[in-house]
Amino acid sequence: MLIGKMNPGKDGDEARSGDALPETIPHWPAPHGTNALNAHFALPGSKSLTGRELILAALADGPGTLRAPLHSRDSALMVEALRALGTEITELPSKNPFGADFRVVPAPELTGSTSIECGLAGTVMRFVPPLAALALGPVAFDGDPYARKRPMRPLLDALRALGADVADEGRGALPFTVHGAGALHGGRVEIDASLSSQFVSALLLAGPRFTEGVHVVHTGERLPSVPHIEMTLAALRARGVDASSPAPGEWRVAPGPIGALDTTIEPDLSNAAPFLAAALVTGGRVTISDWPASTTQVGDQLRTLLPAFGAEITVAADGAVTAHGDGVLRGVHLDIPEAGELAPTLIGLAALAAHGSDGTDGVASEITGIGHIRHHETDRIAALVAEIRGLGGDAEELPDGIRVSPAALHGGVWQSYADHRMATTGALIGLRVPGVEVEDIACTSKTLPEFPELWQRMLGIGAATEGEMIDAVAVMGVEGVQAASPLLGGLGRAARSFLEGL
Ligand SMILES: O=C(O)C1=C[C@@H](OP(=O)(O)O)[C@@H](O)[C@H](O)C1
Ligand SMILES: C=C(OP(=O)(O)O)C(=O)O
Repeated sequence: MLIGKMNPGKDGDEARSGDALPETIPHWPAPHGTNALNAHFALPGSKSLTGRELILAALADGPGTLRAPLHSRDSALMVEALRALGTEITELPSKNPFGADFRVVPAPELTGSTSIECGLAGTVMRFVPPLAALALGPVAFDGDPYARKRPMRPLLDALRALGADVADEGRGALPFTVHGAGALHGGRVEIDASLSSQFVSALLLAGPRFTEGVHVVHTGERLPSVPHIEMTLAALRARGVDASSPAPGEWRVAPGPIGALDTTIEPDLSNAAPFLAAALVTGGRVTISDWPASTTQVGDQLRTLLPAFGAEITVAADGAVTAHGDGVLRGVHLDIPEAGELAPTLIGLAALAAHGSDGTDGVASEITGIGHIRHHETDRIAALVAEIRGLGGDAEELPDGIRVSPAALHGGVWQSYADHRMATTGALIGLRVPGVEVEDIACTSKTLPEFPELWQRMLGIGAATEGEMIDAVAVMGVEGVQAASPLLGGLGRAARSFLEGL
């Protein structure tokens, strides 16, 4: 089941090693690739767009459809949260190989007297409480052990300032209860969003339904992940809402209806990061199809960030994006407050640049502007430093980033901290360094349950490609392919969904 506590993660700030959980699930031996890659495939829908469109569809003035949404633990938690508030969400058959479409019928009035499981999903724990304030009755929120450490206080205080009744016993974190009164006054509110842009997005997404709309003013010195706030504004405008940013660090959403929409979710470009990075690591090429021509996703910045490590990026006429590498990774100095979500992959590349390659000395890198990623699924700066050091590397924490100095890496266990991007970074490092074992690869289900299957497919191991499935179905029919699946090495999740979608 996707939405349960698949792995409670480490309930502590301390990173690494001797204090790992009792091991019940074998580690995942990261495939080691010595051949240059030549892979081409599609990725499932964006976590951030799926979450926003589900929220807006639940608040809309009529039923709507999300095509090609993400199906993962985070999106399942969002669906269940909105259902708990009275939204009707049904799955529609789809040609999308990664799963069903969603039909969303908004509740006439949001219902309270319920509880919401947030898992480790920042988007659920931040985006849903404003809706709970619009519901009638208490709504209790809780999540995974590490989720209780993720900051919530600025958002809960802002909701109180806008008229909501929130009980958190002074914790400023999960668990808390929003006592919904059926409406929220709204208006101007100041908030320090330096720990997470999601506080701002949360207020803006529900803002049209506040009596006075909302005018959010950021008071902190830094503001991370600005493209995610721009994504929120764009999603609101696409539904006819008057949403703007009159000045840097200030946003206004007018009260009014949120238009119903049939919308298609773009592929998750942040999840493209480890795959495109794999082209650089092996000295090959990896192509991701259906890359949107224009997008608000921060993952689009991979097209400019990966060249700093030595990649060449090409865009085909049909939009597919290819990363080409020569196997020699360059050191980087990057300041990327807007792209913290991409940092684990980029730091993985920096660790491999510091490791060097066949006769080439390693080179140093520094990645800064990402202090807020200490508040993601785990303290990612501490965790990355600990795991790189655990494999023999030389990494150190900076106040708002990480420095990696030349040192050769060796095999060993790479801990994931229940963090999908830690797990995929371990896989990336294992591609070049033999003997890396990733603890808890299953935590990639947070945003990409297909990760192990897609990674293996990229390397030419295991599950059938979509093209192979189409050929096999043409010759043998759906039932024939299902019957023969043991001979095909079993059907992976994507292949099974592909057959179900026929
Ligand atoms: O709004 C969103 O969908 C997100 C915003 C960002 O959060 P932070 O601002 O906390 O970095 C990003 O890192 C996260 O993965 C998704
Ligand atoms: C920070 C992330 O997730 P969340 O939405 O839980 O904040 C992430 O996916 O990198």
